[in-house]
Amino acid sequence: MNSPGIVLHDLTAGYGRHPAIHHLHATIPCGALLAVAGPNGAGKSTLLKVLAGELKPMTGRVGLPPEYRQQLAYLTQQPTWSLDFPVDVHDAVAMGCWPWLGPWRALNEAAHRRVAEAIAAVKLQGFEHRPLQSLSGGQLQRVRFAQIIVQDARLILLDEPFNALDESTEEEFLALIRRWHDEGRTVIAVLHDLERVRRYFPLTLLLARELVAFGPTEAVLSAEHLERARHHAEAFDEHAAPCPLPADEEKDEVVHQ
Ligand SMILES: Nc1ncnc2c1ncn2[C@@H]1O[C@H](COP(=O)(O)OP(=O)(O)OP(=O)(O)O)[C@@H](O)[C@H]1O
Repeated sequence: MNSPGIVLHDLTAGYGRHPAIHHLHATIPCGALLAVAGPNGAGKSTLLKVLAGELKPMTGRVGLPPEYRQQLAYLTQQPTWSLDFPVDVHDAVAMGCWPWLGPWRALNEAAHRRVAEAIAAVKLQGFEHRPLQSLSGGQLQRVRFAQIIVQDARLILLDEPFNALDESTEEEFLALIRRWHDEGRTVIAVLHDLERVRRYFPLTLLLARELVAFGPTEAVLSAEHLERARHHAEAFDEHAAPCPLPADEEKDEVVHQ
């Protein structure tokens, strides 16, 4: 049977007892190229954390095709490595092999080839032995993209991937994202630049804590929906009393289909 895709069913998630996203319903088809848009604080990163399995739903559930749980690459908004840790470009990119090779394992020939190809794809040849501390913000972002390439995942989650990138580098990475899409991977990216979203992303999910709209980008990014998203974000009360949580047995989590 074909997988229905990634199913968000009545998904509520947040921090402590404060939901950041409320009661989301959507089915994201496998192979989708989806932008997640919305104002600051709308819950976009929170949604990606739940999809990546880093944050558990408070209620509701996420249904992921089983192969996605093992083959998931996640570019967080901020790098998760410490720049105090002495690692060079080659070794940082090679960490992208860990999901399929195992952590700290010696690279086999295929892994060496993949790392070299990824470094070439992000135009960091010659930088292999440079320590990460010595790189610019844009070069560091290239290293993070190379890690994603090496992972060769079916589901790719990108949280504001164009941070610190100039326009031509952004175009390069948009072309890479398009290639991932052409290869049948599912790509979900949090983006703020709505013109980029209109040009490159066929599907959009517009969030403002609640789901404002989900579907073909042109229809989702209508003036009416954008106004509604802005209004919801402005109306949100950060100091509202926490939501009562249901009894533990009523909670759902990320589940495999
Ligand atoms: N670790 C955390 N602990 C407590 N609250 C958090 C945490 N992370 C996020 N939040 C809160 O959850 C809400 C949603 O945050 P989130 O980062 O998901 O929004 P966003 O749409 O990605 O925002 P932005 O566009 O500004 O990056 C915000 O009110 C934020 O302050």
